[in-house]
Amino acid sequence: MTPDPILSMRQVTRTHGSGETAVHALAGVDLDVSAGELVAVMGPSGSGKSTLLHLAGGLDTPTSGEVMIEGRQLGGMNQRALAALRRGSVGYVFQELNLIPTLTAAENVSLPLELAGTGQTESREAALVALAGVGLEAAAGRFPDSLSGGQRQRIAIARALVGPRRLLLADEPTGALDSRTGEGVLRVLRERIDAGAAGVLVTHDSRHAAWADRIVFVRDGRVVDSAGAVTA
Ligand SMILES: Nc1ncnc2c1ncn2[C@@H]1O[C@H](COP(=O)(O)OP(=O)(O)OP(=O)(O)O)[C@@H](O)[C@H]1O
Repeated sequence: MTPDPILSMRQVTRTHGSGETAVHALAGVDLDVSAGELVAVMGPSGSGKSTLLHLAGGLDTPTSGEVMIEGRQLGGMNQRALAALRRGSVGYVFQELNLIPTLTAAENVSLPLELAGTGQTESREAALVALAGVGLEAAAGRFPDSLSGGQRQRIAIARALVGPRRLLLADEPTGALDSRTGEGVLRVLRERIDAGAAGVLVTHDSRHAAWADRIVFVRDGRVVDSAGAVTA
């Protein structure tokens, strides 16, 4: 029996503009991702990969179709309920890091948990565990500006993975990292998924896609092919 998907997208479209100038960024995508499963999304520039990820995480609203996270349909939710669901269930690793410069590494990582109502001590402990997971425990008390680009990237990853979130969405998460550190980040992501989360990883790099259980190929806003991961 297939387990219930953590992420479910049904005939999802996203159109920008209207009439002759309309851009169909996504044109009827179906995608299910279950607990324990990492799906890599590959495709040419402009094919709709980032759009797919934003819609999957409730950061953008589909023009038509349905997105469900842990069985809850995003379409009917008000902004407040949607924000609460995002904070509790979804971890994002995007190219824009959005670290808060006036907070230390540990405070940046614990913030989503505190916003979701977890106590300060518990949040702080979880943040230290997440930082250790990306090899940055020693930088817990440092501010983002005093760290390298690669270290900041790892803090952003720790923040995305902290706590019990079940859906992890990553857009080229190893962009600023050397290949060894990048591999470490993918390993942390993989471990969280093996422990019961579901993940979607947008990547141009087939070596990274090899960490996935399944690869879907997107072209012109459509899923054109799907394959089991090949070994790098
Ligand atoms: N706000 C917007 N207004 C108009 N068109 C948009 C908007 N956002 C995205 N698009 C268009 O939608 C299409 C898909 O964009 P998207 O960013 O999802 O592609 P991508 O596959 O992630 O590209 P890349 O690999 O370069 O990051 C592109 O044609 C893009 O120009």
